[in-house]
Amino acid sequence: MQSVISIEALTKTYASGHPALKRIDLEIHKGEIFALLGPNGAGKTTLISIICGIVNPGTGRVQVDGHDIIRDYRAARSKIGLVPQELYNEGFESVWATVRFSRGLFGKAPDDAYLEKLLRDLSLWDKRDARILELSGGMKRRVMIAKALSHEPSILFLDEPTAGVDVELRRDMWEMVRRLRERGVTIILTTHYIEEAEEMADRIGVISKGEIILVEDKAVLMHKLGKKQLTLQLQRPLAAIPPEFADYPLELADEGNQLVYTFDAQHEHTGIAELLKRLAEHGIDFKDLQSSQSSLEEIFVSLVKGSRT
Ligand SMILES: Nc1ncnc2c1ncn2[C@@H]1O[C@H](COP(=O)(O)OP(=O)(O)OP(=O)(O)O)[C@@H](O)[C@H]1O
Repeated sequence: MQSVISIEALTKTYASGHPALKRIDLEIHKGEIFALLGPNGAGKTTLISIICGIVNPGTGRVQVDGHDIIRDYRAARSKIGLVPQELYNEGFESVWATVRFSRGLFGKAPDDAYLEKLLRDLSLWDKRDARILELSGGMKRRVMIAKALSHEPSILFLDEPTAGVDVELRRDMWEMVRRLRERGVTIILTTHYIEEAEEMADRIGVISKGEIILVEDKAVLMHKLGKKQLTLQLQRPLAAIPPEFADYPLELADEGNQLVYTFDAQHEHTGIAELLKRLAEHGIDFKDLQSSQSSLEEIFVSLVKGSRT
């Protein structure tokens, strides 16, 4: 797998003495959607800001498409588009002028055909002459994306792209991110919405207290750490788990009306057939059953909790 961003032994301590990044080693693959998850203050924005050249690194090395972010700053930066967490735009300018100016900042020759396509893709073409301050919050966010893409970067950072946006815009943004990936753009997004990572990401990295505690293919992660649960709706409620079943990972829920069996989804032998047989032998009947897989959210919470202890 070809790396497009390579981070080696990166640290960052702010002037306040706070060690925001302790030691980060991370490779981002070309063309992937990588989701960086972590609780507030974990270091996500610091990491992105260093890669994008906004915050100085402490020690370590970062390369963007083979360019060192310090020695070869301009080349590294030109590969990157950044949609920051906070919205800031030049309010009095038109959408068109703002996006055109952004492209110029990177020393790129004007290409109105490219910018037109970009604005059309982001449903901004009709608003090209509007002043940014007249736009809705969702439209302003699209302008931020248009600016970030104005110089045709091959890597796009989205720092909490859908914080505070409505469901429709969130879906539109997911769609747009997928289209960009199809065109070969590498996308790194941070998000608090775990369903966003679950929906979008090829790989997931979890950062906690300035350290990457896990990097994994999303599917592998969910398979590896996901627990499955089988819930039986009982015919008659149970007051307690019968002693014969003490060895089983069983719990009662819904005032004894549900029996919940937790098993390892990865394991070949789930033990379900045997459990159901034994329940029947003991006269414990059920009227319905359903199985569920733990969500990325549950996996994430247990990982971050684990790293705290
Ligand atoms: N300029 C700064 N000076 C001092 N400390 C800072 C500065 N910027 C961030 N920090 C601290 O560094 C830590 C990491 O912050 P960072 O913004 O990178 O976290 P984050 O994971 O992006 O959080 P959030 O999800 O809340 O955006 C936090 O403890 C924060 O208070």
